[in-house]
Amino acid sequence: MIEVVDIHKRYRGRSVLNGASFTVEKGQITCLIGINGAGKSTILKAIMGLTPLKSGTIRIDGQPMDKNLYESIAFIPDHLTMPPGMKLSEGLRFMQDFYQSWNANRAEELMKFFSLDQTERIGNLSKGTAAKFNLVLGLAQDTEYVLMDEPFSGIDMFSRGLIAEVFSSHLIEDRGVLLTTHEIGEVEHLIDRALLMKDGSICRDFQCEQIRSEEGKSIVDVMREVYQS
Ligand SMILES: Nc1ncnc2c1ncn2[C@@H]1O[C@H](COP(=O)(O)OP(=O)(O)OP(=O)(O)O)[C@@H](O)[C@H]1O
Repeated sequence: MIEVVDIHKRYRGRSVLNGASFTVEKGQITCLIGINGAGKSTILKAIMGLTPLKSGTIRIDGQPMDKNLYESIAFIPDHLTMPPGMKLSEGLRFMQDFYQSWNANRAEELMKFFSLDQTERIGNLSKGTAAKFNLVLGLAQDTEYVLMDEPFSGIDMFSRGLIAEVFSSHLIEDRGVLLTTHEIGEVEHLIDRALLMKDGSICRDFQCEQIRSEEGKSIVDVMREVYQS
């Protein structure tokens, strides 16, 4: 389980996270939702130890985050961070050399699934194709947890369908997934749990199926209550 407990973050004296607490469970897809600038990406970076916090605690399976845990948690940022001159094949080799958790068979499967050409250069990829390769780099790691920042951004509707397929396939399996997205409609049926952010903390935390069956509400209905009131 990823436990985020009472985290506070300030950027240049301005409070961005103000006591956010939640958990991410294995075997569930959890979606972190909030308006622009709510602090979603900051939370993902904080879990990865990429941005210092003012206070609060983050534990991965009971352990504080440190570099050894990079083998159990994959972070897929909202853009591809590899050098533009690199070929996709070189990017895959780089990942294989860098991560013990790299699963070359799964990488190959994902490259085929997304119809990616290994001989292309990263700098020549369209935005959507780059996003697919970014997903390959994250999902081909055999990790317990995957964090994804806006995996649907800039992707056409057919490719979104492909990515959504990945979410419900063996490529995700029993992992704990935490994602941020503004495209709730695309993933509503795939998400197990929703966390709604407001004023730097989590104001609603619910199992989507439960709120659907007990209150007849979709995630978007709850979002309207929270953000339009
Ligand atoms: N490095 C930084 N320096 C200063 N302020 C920052 C920095 N990174 C983020 N911020 C600010 O922190 C706030 C939260 O940013 P963050 O990117 O976490 O929001 P978000 O919820 O992911 O937004 P979006 O939905 O637009 O991607 C924003 O006001 C942003 O301007």
